[in-house]
Amino acid sequence: MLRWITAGESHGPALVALLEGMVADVAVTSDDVAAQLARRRLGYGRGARMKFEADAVTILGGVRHGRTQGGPVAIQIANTEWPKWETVMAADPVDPAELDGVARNAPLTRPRPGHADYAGMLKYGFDDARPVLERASARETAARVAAATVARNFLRQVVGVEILSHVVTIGASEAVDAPPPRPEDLERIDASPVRAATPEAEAAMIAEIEAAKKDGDTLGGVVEVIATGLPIGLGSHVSGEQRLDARLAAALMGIQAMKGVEVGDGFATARRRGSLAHDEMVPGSDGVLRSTNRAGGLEGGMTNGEDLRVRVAMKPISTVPRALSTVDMATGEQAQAIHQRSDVCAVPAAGVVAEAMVALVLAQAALDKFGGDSARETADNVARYNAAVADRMAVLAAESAAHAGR
Ligand SMILES: Cc1cc2nc3c(=O)[nH]c(=O)nc-3n(C[C@H](O)[C@H](O)[C@H](O)COP(=O)(O)O)c2cc1C
Ligand SMILES: C=C(O[C@@H]1CC(C(=O)O)=C[C@@H](OP(=O)(O)O)[C@H]1O)C(=O)O
Repeated sequence: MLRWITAGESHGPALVALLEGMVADVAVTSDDVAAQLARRRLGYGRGARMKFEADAVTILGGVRHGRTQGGPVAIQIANTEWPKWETVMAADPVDPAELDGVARNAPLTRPRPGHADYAGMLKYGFDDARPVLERASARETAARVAAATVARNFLRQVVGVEILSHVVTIGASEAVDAPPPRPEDLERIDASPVRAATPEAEAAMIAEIEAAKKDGDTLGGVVEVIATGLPIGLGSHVSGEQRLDARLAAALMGIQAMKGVEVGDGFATARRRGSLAHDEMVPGSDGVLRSTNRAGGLEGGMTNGEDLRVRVAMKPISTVPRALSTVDMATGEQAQAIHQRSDVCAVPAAGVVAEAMVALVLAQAALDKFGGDSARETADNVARYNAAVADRMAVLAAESAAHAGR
């Protein structure tokens, strides 16, 4: 079973990601990881930290000479700001005199609405929100993206799957009205400052961000992740926990600030009649064909051979520059929430994080189905299965042609 975990705080010395259960001989390098992290760092509306945060990557284990070895892969992303945080975030006890008089070290007692601060302080018994916000911060998504680089490479090299994303809306901008982008469009999408699929959508999103920034406000939005080249039958209908839609939704909702997941046409489907909601099947030269993909490539919790399409809704950034009202947990008085620096909008980055979570879940589902200890063994298993499906499709196509000829 492919498993992953991250450790580390936003302003600690480093984040670490661990990925266990990856087969041997998948090609991956520190540069591959750095390239994915660079995609996550970009985006119109991101705050000051992303301009200087360098995402210094070190692969600590599991990879040798650019190939996975079958053991857990450990990746470290150092915090390039660490010298500034060395005392306040020190792992070992520090002399209280060292903390005195430095603003950064003062306890944070004014929980920020929309953040984990308030519930976390009460649940864990902290008088200071620091330990909560350090771990709740979406800085942690850098570690997920790092681990997912290995999953992406596995999917591409062994299963033939490509993953991409684009931003559908930011704030109240009109949703992109164009066919879903393809893997060959990803370079162009990444070149857009808001990772939009069309120039019209890009202009509308930038205008939204500019207006929010001017008003001292923040924005959320919607991203769409697409995966192509999926074999039929990843996931399973046999239990709720094996349903791929359930696994994808859990992984995507596990990203900081995500408030909704939609598979295929999702909520629009709920408003349609059945005759216009599903993807009818017709016989074709390769077996069964579909003229629509409203289901987003998933039926009965399994991939059905069409492209996977999932959308995620992100709430506006919680640290609003025009500071929100809160209660000081030290005095009980009404106060203004703490605000130092923050993103105005991180939806473009969230798309890259959503790709990462989809990659991890798809790699896990592919390994569940195909097994193997080496890339070669898994690839052979994939090829054998795909050949069996193709044979069955060929028989179906021949039957269909024979019927048509009768
Ligand atoms: C890529 C990314 C960047 C984010 N940047 C910020 C930020 O700069 N400031 C902020 O207040 N929240 C930011 N957030 C959102 C917070 O982490 C999030 O609102 C917080 O964890 C609470 O969300 P929750 O209720 O879903 O847990 C970001 C989220 C993501 C995915
Ligand atoms: C550091 C990242 O995002 C951070 C996520 C974040 C939050 O509260 O979630 C708050 C900000 O951090 P800071 O308070 O240090 O400025 C963002 O910069 C990152 O994405 O790498």
